[in-house]
Order: sequence, then structure tokens, then C-alpha cells
Amino acid sequence: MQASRKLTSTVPGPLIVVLGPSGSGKDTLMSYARNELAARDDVLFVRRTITRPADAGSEDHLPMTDVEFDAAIDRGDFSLTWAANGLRYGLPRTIEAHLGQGKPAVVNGSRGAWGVIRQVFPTAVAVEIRVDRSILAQRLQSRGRESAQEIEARLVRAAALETGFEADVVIDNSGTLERAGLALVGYLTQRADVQS
Ligand SMILES: Nc1ncnc2c1ncn2[C@@H]1O[C@H](COP(=O)(O)OP(=O)(O)O)[C@@H](O)[C@H]1O
Ligand SMILES: O=P(O)(O)OC[C@H]1O[C@H](OP(=O)(O)OP(=O)(O)O)[C@H](O)[C@@H]1O
Repeated sequence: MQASRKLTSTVPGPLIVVLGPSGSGKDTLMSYARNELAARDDVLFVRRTITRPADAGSEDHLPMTDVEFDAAIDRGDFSLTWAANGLRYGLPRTIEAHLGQGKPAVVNGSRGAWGVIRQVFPTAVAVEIRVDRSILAQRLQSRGRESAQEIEARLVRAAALETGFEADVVIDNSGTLERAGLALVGYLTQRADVQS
């Protein structure tokens, strides 16, 4: 008798795209979830390439100059790139192999790039992070990374891109980090468990 072979999944895992205005807490909540889910090696937290210098206490991205970024595009390093707020962002091609194993990946995304993200990654789902408008302004100021002018531009963009995508889940981050962080952990755990 022949041993039965285990069927392996060929359905790509979901690309879980965290969306919301600048200052809503995407990066902070993803860090919280990454710590909470550190024991799970099936969930990939994607490290983006950004044309912004490395900055302690901020997102752990791969920094590149514009020239380096162009060279990375030419090498085919990225699945997808977009530009916003005077910066360029790249998602590494390594995501594709992880998703190809049927496992989920989580990325800090862009509302403006949502259409193209869906084209490149058909399994993309959006997690929307919302905060009250007055809190958003306070948080951008207390983050202290941008000038007053840059903050103003982010607040204008926040309102301009409020629609244009349909979220799988909405998380309100107007309250404590723990409350919203646990909501994100719960959602990611549920999505990952379905895949495994
Ligand atoms: N629930 C929260 N309570 C208080 N401060 C928060 C909370 N969530 C995020 N922050 C702070 O708000 C600022 C913006 O968060 P950040 O994660 O950088 O936002 P984004 O990645 O969406 O631009 C940071 O200074 C962060 O520490
Ligand atoms: O189209 P939008 O939804 O407005 O997003 C534009 C960009 O801003 C955010 O990046 P980043 O984390 O560098 O900026 P932030 O920290 O100022 O939000 C987000 O991840 C996008 O890359």
C-alpha cells in the first residue's frame, strides 16, 4: 500500500495592510503586535525600504537614498513601490515567497496606494486605524518628527484620503495603546490561525 501524501496549500496567504492617516498609530500598533506575536514565525512583519534616514524610536525601516532606491528598483528588489509625503517606499520581493507558503504578512501601507497594492497582491486585506481628528494633531506634534508645515500637510492628506478603500476591520486608536494593540493582535491571530 502506498502512503498517502499530505496535500500542501497553494493558496497564497493574506497580505494584511495596516492603513490610516499619518499619526494614527500604524507603526506603534504593529510594533506592539510584533512583540506580542514574537513566538509565531508564521506571521511576517514586513520591513519597508524608505528614502528616510534611520531614526531611533521610529519605524525600523531599511533606509536608502533616492539613488540607492532607483538602483534597487532596477535590480527588481521590490514587489511594489509608492511615493507619499515627499518620500518613497518599497515592499521587498521576499514577501512573495512567504505569502506563497500560505502564510500571512503584515505591512504598514498607504491609502493612496491601496488600488495598486490590491493589483499586485490580490489577497490584500485592509486594517484601518482611526483616531479622532483632534487627537491625530496632538499625536503628530508629540511625535516631533515633522515640522509644523509637514504636520499640516499630513492633516490635509488625512482628510483627503478618508475614503477609497474598504476595511476588513476598523480599529479605533483614540484610547490606550494596549486596547487598540490587543484588537490588532486578536485580528492577526485569527487570520493566522485560519491559514495554519
Ligand atoms: N494609543 C496611543 N496612545 C498614545 N500615543 C499613541 C498611541 N498610539 C500611537 N501613539 C503615538 O502617536 C504617535 C504617532 O504614532 P505612529 O505609530 O508613528 O503613527 P503612524 O505610523 O500611523 O504615522 C507616536 O508618537 C506614538 O508614540
Ligand atoms: O497614503 P497614506 O495612507 O496617507 O500613507 C502615505 C504614507 O504615509 C505612511 O508612511 P510613514 O509611516 O512613513 O508616514 P507617517 O509616519 O508620517 O505616517 C504610510 O505608511 C504611507 O507610506
